[in-house]
Amino acid sequence: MSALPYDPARLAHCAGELIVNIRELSERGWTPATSSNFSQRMDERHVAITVSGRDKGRLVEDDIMVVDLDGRPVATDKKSSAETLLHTQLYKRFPETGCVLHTHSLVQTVASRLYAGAGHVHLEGYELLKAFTGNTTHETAIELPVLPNSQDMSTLAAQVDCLLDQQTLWGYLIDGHGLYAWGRDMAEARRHLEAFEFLLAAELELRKLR
Ligand SMILES: CSC[C@@H](O)[C@@H](O)C(=O)COP(=O)(O)O
Ligand SMILES: [Zn+2]
Repeated sequence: MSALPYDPARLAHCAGELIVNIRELSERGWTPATSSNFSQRMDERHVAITVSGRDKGRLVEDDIMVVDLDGRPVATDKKSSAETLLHTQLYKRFPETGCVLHTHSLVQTVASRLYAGAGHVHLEGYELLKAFTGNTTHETAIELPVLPNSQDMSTLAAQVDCLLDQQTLWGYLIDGHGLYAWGRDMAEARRHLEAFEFLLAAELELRKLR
């Protein structure tokens, strides 16, 4: 019987899925300079999350740790992501959320700067809007929020909660920083992440032509 408050086999499973998928995202150049962080829900009370400061393209199982839903490390003295609260707030708020992905792609970072003033990126008329769960047509529009960057995660988390009180979200940008996207599992979270990346790139291209 394990002395741990969670199933180590479940941690190993989550770590394996996270590492494989993060490596793929890193190979696209979306996790430069140890940036980005990733997590998966393990059970009702625990989350597997990347250890802070690691090269996300070269993770090993030891680089995935456990936190509780308040973001506190569990049975470890490792330091979780600096942005842990931005992950755990989603798991606490949405019992169905199983995976949270945060990346720093060039497209996400440039778009966050360009649209910070507006406070959102307006995405309308794209077929790929159907990639966001619940959307069934291109004849719709979504507003991807852009939050001011901060090193105070409680401030950022409070702003995210305020946004979530007002609308359905599948992700948000942080100015000069990157993108958060989530879903019920890794596949859905990646679909949302990749859709935002593509749609932001499309908006940047169209902006050049205007
Ligand atoms: C190395 S700069 C990027 C960090 O400040 C942060 O934004 C980030 O995404 C990674 O932080 P981490 O603590 O490694 O999870
Ligand atoms: Zn970041």
